[in-house]
Amino acid sequence: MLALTMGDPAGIGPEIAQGAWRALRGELPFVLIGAESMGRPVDSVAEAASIFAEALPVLPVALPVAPAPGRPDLRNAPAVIESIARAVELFRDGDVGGVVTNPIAKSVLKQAGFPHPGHTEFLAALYDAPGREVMMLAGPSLRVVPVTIHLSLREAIDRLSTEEIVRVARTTDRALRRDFAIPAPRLAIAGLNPHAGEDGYMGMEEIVLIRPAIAQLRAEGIDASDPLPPDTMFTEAARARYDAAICMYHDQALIPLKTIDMANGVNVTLGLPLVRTSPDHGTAFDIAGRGLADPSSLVAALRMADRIARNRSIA
Ligand SMILES: NC(=O)C1=CN([C@@H]2O[C@H](COP(=O)(O)OP(=O)(O)OC[C@H]3O[C@@H](n4cnc5c(N)ncnc54)[C@H](O)[C@@H]3O)[C@@H](O)[C@H]2O)C=CC1
Ligand SMILES: NCC(=O)COP(=O)(O)O
Repeated sequence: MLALTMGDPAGIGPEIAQGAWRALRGELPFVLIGAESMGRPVDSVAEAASIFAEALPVLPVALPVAPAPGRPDLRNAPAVIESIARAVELFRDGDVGGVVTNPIAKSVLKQAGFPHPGHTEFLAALYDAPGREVMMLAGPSLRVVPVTIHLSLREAIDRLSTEEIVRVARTTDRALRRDFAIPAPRLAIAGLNPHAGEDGYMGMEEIVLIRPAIAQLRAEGIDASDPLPPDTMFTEAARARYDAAICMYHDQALIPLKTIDMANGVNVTLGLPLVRTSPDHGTAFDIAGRGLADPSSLVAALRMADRIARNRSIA
């Protein structure tokens, strides 16, 4: 059994939850933590399991304002956050094997006073482990991991460090072994600059920051590549040579992933005890409530959370 959060109730979360239930009703049970109107209300995870074949079970969270598709309301922000916190509580209590989150609108939560840039950082705070979180986006033909996450591009470059590259790559190596059952992971390390710096001619970060990190990783027995030119490391032939790409900033990682695998990409949080996945897309306010939302990425996220939970139980 998995817990699914509602995300922003004005986004596509509620309708893709129904779509995922239709796709998985005979296969993989989950319970939505959301408004009563989003499915059939239940009192417990056990009751959710017993009715899953008939309807999408919902553990209710009270929404102060009825959601209007495409029009997020700040007054619902506390309920959005409560849904995430309750899902984590269910995981901690052993009632569910993993948590899958529907998309939240970061700017809306920020306006409501939420201090975290996204789920990833919030979940680390709930585990009292800020700075241990790592974000992976995993699709059928590519896994990417940004070293810096929700920062402006300027700040991301300023904050890049050898220590962070080592921490993120080390966490990724461990997760590939334990969560993805890959016994000898191969990591591709992206350069930051055009042509991976061209021997310092087009930037020094590869020499000053990235190569020392690679030396440290190799000393630990981790299979890490030299800094790769970012413009050619995502071709089909290049992707066949690694299990995950360690990227230097958010868009360097997410642009190739979403271009190649948008419909089946999954966001996975590494580095925490929690099993957490999410669809790779956002709230899609522009199409919410119009019957256009594709639930495939959420279905992939639910399946991946289940697979990770099983891999951990036999590791
Ligand atoms: N895990 C999370 O909570 C995430 C939240 N977001 C949030 O989502 C909000 C909107 O972000 P955007 O950059 O506009 O990205 P988005 O992914 O919501 O939308 C980008 C485009 O893709 C389309 N799209 C997205 N998911 C779709 C689906 N399942 N089926 C059909 N079309 C789909 C949308 O209609 C839109 O045209 C932002 O507030 C952002 O913070 C974004 C990414 C992840
Ligand atoms: N672009 C990915 C993203 O925003 C997901 O963030 P999170 O809410 O999973 O931390």
